[in-house]
Amino acid sequence: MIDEKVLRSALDASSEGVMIFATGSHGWECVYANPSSAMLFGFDRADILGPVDGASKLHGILLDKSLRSTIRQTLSTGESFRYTFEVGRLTGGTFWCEMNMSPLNDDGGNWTHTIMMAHDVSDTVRYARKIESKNRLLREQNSALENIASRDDLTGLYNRRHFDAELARMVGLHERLGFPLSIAFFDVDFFKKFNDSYGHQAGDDVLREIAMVLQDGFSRETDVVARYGGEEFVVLSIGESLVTTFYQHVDTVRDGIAALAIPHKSSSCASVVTISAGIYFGDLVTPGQPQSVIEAADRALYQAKHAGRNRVEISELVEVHLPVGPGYAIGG
Ligand SMILES: Nc1nc2c(ncn2[C@@H]2O[C@H](COP(=O)(O)OP(=O)(O)OP(=O)(O)O)[C@@H](O)[C@H]2O)c(=O)[nH]1
Repeated sequence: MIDEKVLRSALDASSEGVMIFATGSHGWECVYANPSSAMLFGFDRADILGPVDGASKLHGILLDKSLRSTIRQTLSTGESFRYTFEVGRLTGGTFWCEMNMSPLNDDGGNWTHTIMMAHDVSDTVRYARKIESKNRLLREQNSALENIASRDDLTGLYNRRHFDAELARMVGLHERLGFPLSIAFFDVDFFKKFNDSYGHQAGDDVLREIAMVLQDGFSRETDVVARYGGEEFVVLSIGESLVTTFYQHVDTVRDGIAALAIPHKSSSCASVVTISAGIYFGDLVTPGQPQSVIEAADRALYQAKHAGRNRVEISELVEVHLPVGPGYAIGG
């Protein structure tokens, strides 16, 4: 058996802040506080001993009312309670405290005392926060880099690489949810002649303006607009249920590009810059091959070019159920 004096000396010498409370139905009473706990919380040991009531200095520093009741509840079940919190030191300033409270029962199983151990973990908390803020910065930088890597330098639209990834994702959604895939392939008319007449720089400006019209025309969450390469653009969507509605959207964009009224003196189809488009709408043409819908839209685009340019053609593979009215150009 160790002598009580020896035990008390050990507690007094501990670098851990130790406090003991008598825990009765009348309330808590602080019956022991070691020097480390006094240093930690900034109190005088003599001031602390006694009831933990409104007049006690401990009352102010040890936790708010709701937490006190949680602690009481946990301890009354025989469990320990561990908590890390920022606490104001009585001598000024704050520190992060890791505290562990354990109930002590008598032979009859009555909860008679609570032992509290506490120490300063400010350095650990500060370090963890620093790491977290560094990680946050890294995550932000990564997502900015990802965004740059997915964009086309000239137009700011998604690039081909990102489009291919989006196509795979949309095909997955289409297969799961059953929405039809809508693809429109666009190609500027007589663009080589435009460059030859007005210069490559003017050609770049045209591509930028066209990109803006496309982006404005297809701005839903379910739309992906990309520069496929050179003077080719592509729109992919799963937001439409009718090919005729998708056609109207594409044709409005085509019209919007002509309405920019950018002079094109060497075009053989209009006096301004125009664009042709081919549409595919529905399931994958070849199951398991996302690229098959691109090829179908590309073939429809070829039809649009062949039929005179500045127009939109729907792939011959698409069944159009609504009556084909004026303005609907169906390939085949
Ligand atoms: N200014 C500019 N021109 C580009 C860019 N990418 C591709 N081009 C040009 O786009 C032109 C495309 O020419 P073609 O494929 O012959 O087609 P087109 O002259 O548009 O004729 P059609 O498509 O048959 O109407 C080429 O002259 C390319 O150099 C670009 O980033 N900037």
